[in-house]
Amino acid sequence: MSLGNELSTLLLMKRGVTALNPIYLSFFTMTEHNSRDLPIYIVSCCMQEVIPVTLLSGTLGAGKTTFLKQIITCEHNYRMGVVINDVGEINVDANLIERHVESDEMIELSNGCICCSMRGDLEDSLIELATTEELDHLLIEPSGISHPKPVAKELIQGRSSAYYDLDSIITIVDARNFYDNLVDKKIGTDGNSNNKKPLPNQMIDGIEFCDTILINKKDLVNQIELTNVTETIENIQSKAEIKVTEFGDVEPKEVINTGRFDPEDVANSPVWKQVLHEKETGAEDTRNSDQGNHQHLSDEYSIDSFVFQCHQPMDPKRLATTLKSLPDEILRIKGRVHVAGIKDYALNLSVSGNHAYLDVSGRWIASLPQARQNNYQETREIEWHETWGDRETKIVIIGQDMDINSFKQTLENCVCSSTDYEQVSADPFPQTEGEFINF
Ligand SMILES: Nc1nc2c(ncn2[C@@H]2O[C@H](COP(=O)(O)OP(=O)(O)OP(=O)(O)O)[C@@H](O)[C@H]2O)c(=O)[nH]1
Repeated sequence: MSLGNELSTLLLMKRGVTALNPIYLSFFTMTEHNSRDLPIYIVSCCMQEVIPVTLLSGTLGAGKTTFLKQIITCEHNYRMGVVINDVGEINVDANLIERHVESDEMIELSNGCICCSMRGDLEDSLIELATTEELDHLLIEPSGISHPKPVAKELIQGRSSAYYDLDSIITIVDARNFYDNLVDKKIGTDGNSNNKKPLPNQMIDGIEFCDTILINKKDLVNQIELTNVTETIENIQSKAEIKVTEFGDVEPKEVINTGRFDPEDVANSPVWKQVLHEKETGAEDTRNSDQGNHQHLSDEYSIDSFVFQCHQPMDPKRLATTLKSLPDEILRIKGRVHVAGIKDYALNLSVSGNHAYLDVSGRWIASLPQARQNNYQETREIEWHETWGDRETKIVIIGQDMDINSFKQTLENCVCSSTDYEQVSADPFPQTEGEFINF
């Protein structure tokens, strides 16, 4: 038998073709030698399917997490993995999703953007997921201020690209926000004196850089506005499949495993031209090469974030007044609040655009019978305050050119002192009949 000692491994990286996963290759040297005294190698390899990936994109609060939750809770036969990135130090989106997926199938990447400072973490996490879990599909939700381009690039040509196949890039558009910023004000009104990119540019970048667009929040625009939004988007991106949604309601089969991502097709979009050019020439995208900080955000959009945290309850009236009159620089707030008068329930707070929502997130552990509290404390690591237990306000505030100290002070002013806490009525938000408080 003569096999020779040269082994060639062919890695087929095309869509739908099984890839020979390099780390699964194992070589055994046999004791038997052929006539030319060359060792005979037997290659044993595990064939591993590449995992199709849906990459989400969309500005802050557009509805990415809502869509993700909708997709993973729908009936389907896929074993879904999820990667969720949040720019804040607490991953609010991951907290909302974690109840719906196996913990091994979800990776949270917090306190940075996977397109820049956390690119290495993204790469490691993608490889770990692919090699430890048998996934049928992966959904990636970058933070609302990430550029999807570097993430796509990682999937196309990065270290993890051997395991994955970019199936589709879905951009979610907040119809209300888009209309107010780009239709009503007309595209191109970006006259800004300090060389910072106006935020609407981020919306356009996202629309150009995708194959599927979900025009979400259709309930917040009228039919004429929706038509205007759709036509404007078609003028920016003529190739993408466009769907109109409310709370991300779309059939999984319309958006998952569509194989819509096609580099040839998207080559005509200006942003994609850039990616392909970089791929062909090997030119580095210096804008995103900064691994250590958020320079791309501060340079382009001046976006910053901070976490506000306190155990003492918030005064509902002062909180409501603050939420109704937020400074324009505040783009997004999300997290849990502890409100005086609602001592048993944590509320989810979500602010995007001109809309603030508060809905019941679940019971505080401190409100449960002692035996259940003990059970929770034995099985989880819970930060426990001697007076308030786990009751706590923990919110992420994201803004553009915001005065962090001043807004921190505004929030501090909403916190109850121990005396006014006692005076808050048992029904602090009388209008909370339904699930949402929409200011
Ligand atoms: N009225 C309305 N609200 C929506 C719709 N979709 C989502 N929302 C609300 O909009 C807010 C933001 O939604 P998310 O899904 O958290 O948005 P996101 O894009 O994940 O936000 P970031 O992660 O901060 O970028 C939440 O309060 C949602 O409940 C919709 O179709 N209509």
